[in-house]
Amino acid sequence: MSDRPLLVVEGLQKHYPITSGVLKRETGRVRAVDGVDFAVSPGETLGIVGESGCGKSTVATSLLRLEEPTAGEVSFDGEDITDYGKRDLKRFRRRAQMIFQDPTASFDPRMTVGESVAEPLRIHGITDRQRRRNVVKDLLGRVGLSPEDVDRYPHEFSGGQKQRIALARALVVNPDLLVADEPVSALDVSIQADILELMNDVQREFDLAMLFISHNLGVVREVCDRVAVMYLGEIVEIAPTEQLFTDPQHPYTRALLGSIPRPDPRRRGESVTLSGDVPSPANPPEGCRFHTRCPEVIPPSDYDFDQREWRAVQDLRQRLHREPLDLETVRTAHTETDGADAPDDETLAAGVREEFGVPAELTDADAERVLAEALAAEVDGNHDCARERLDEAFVTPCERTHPDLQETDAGWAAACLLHDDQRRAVEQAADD
Ligand SMILES: Nc1ncnc2c1ncn2[C@@H]1O[C@H](COP(=O)(O)OP(=O)(O)OP(=O)(O)O)[C@@H](O)[C@H]1O
Repeated sequence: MSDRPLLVVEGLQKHYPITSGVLKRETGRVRAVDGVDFAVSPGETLGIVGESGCGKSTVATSLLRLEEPTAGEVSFDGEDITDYGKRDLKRFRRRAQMIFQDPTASFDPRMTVGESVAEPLRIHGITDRQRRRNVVKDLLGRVGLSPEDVDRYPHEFSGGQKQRIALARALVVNPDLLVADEPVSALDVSIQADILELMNDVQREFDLAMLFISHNLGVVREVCDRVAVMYLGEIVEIAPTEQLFTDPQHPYTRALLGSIPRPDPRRRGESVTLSGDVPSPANPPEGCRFHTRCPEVIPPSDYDFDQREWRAVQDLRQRLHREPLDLETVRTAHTETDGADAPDDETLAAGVREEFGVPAELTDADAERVLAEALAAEVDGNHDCARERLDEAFVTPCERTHPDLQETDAGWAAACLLHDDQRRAVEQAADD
């Protein structure tokens, strides 16, 4: 593995316009990828992980210019490919190949395996048919198929075999970079390991750099040298694989790792649950995009919050921010369980606390006073007052400041205010 990066991605953005009306006026933007930086060295495998919709595939398609990025620079082997014309782009695409999740969709059912695998050679100007056929036969052997398979059709192969053929087709032009987007997730679990092993082997044999996209952390751990973790269009942590798995620096990485099913029943209870849904990339949260779900979201320094209480209070606050609470549900739940009369305001407020996992009394007396006032206002039908009360008292630094991806004490980069330098900067700004 050389130190000089083969691929350098800086400030990559891909926004999709949201349009409405017959005039297709732009009313917003889906920020699918929103300022992503990373580099991949020759022979290195960089993994990109994150929940569905965080922008992994869009990173791949934009950096290969299969769709045009909104902003950012991509350089490959020292050349800026962002302004490449058609001819240079074709040259670049020969050196940077992609394989996709669904091998079935990537083949023309009317073409033999030999024709499909040889197609990139033909496109790139190798006209001698016999020569193409020999190259293909050799490659089929190297990906664990038989050279005789050259004249068979895609439907005669299983999913795993088709992914081997897709790999052969990607390798046929002798690329330097392979971008693999969920290459095993459509395959039967029993054959995933074989394909991953094959990818590891061909990577070494062909000295390929690889960008390996997956939502499956176990798979990423198997094949990647380093891993970038994405959340809502941004990279929140990037680290050597083993370090990331053993000492994650970002609360989102910790939460993702906590959600890996653990075979050891004694450790099952350790998993971290994330509250709330993933926000829309059309309207990402201010500050740290993860603060609306983060189990480690920073409490305001004026109160002495227990972390779990603080998360629950934030969930309640976010809910009040969107709309008034549906108190009818709390009322019904009360009368159904207790068979009692309509609940009084205090009982209603207690029901709301229960629904959001907020304890009957917060540890910090001042915080408790604020919360009790806000809840009293809400059950009294004074929603704006309740919302404002919570907003003025319970602000987290995480919603005010967008954390940059910067080196942590652990020796790699994470984007979180919990890391000292960023925290100090925020506190300093607040003091000034
Ligand atoms: N052509 C498009 N127009 C509008 N929005 C899009 C388009 N393509 C993707 N998106 C949105 O961009 C965001 C990122 O999508 P992307 O497919 O890159 O995520 P992903 O992490 O690869 O997800 P998955 O693991 O489900 O494939 C999603 O919110 C998606 O809905």
